[in-house]
Amino acid sequence: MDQDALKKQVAEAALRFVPEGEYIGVGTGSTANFFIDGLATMKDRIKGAVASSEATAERLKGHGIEVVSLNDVDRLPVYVDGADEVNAHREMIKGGGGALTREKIVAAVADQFICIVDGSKQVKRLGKFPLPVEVIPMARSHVARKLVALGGQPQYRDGFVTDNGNIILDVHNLDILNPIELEEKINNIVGVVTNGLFAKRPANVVLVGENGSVNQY
Ligand SMILES: O=C(CO)[C@H](O)[C@H](O)COP(=O)(O)O
Repeated sequence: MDQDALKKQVAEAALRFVPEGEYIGVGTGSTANFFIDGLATMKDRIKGAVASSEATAERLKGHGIEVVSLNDVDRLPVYVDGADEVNAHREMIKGGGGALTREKIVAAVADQFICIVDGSKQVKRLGKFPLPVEVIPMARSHVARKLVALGGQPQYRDGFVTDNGNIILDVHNLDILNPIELEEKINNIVGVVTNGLFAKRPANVVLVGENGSVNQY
């Protein structure tokens, strides 16, 4: 199976977690897009969705699924999203698509985070994928210097503006021994909105699309 087929397979496996008569949180990216397409086949069973990006909101609406603000829901039982890397502790690097801040906010509200990935995203140690950091534009150089002091090599994602009007620094060569500690350290740099480590709030369930099967842990 090619990577897209694996993404579609795992996205469809996540449909069983969709709660009846509730709002559902929906992530961003190509795997999440397959999930949205599947969700469309059962849209009458949910109240609507909370989107983690403008792109996801557009795709949901295109399928006739009502999109509501996170501020308008009392509870969000489930959030389904992809990841760029995930380890055995269900900690992740996210934000390859640049939607990390809204993803982290929706994930923080959700009772359950269902992470959907193809097998290539599974890693022993996080950090081979450059860590995305969303930064207030005027703090770009300051934050970059602090990231260098932490041992990373930040690279400006040229021409990319987040849904929140900010920039992204992709940090290469980080040795991530303690994901929770590093997540906190980077978030404490003035000018950082958030970073793509999801360690303080890991996934509750990881579904992995392998050739012909979906594994869960
Ligand atoms: O964090 C994300 C977007 O900000 C995505 O979940 C992550 O980049 C994975 O994307 P894809 O499913 O396209 O491989």
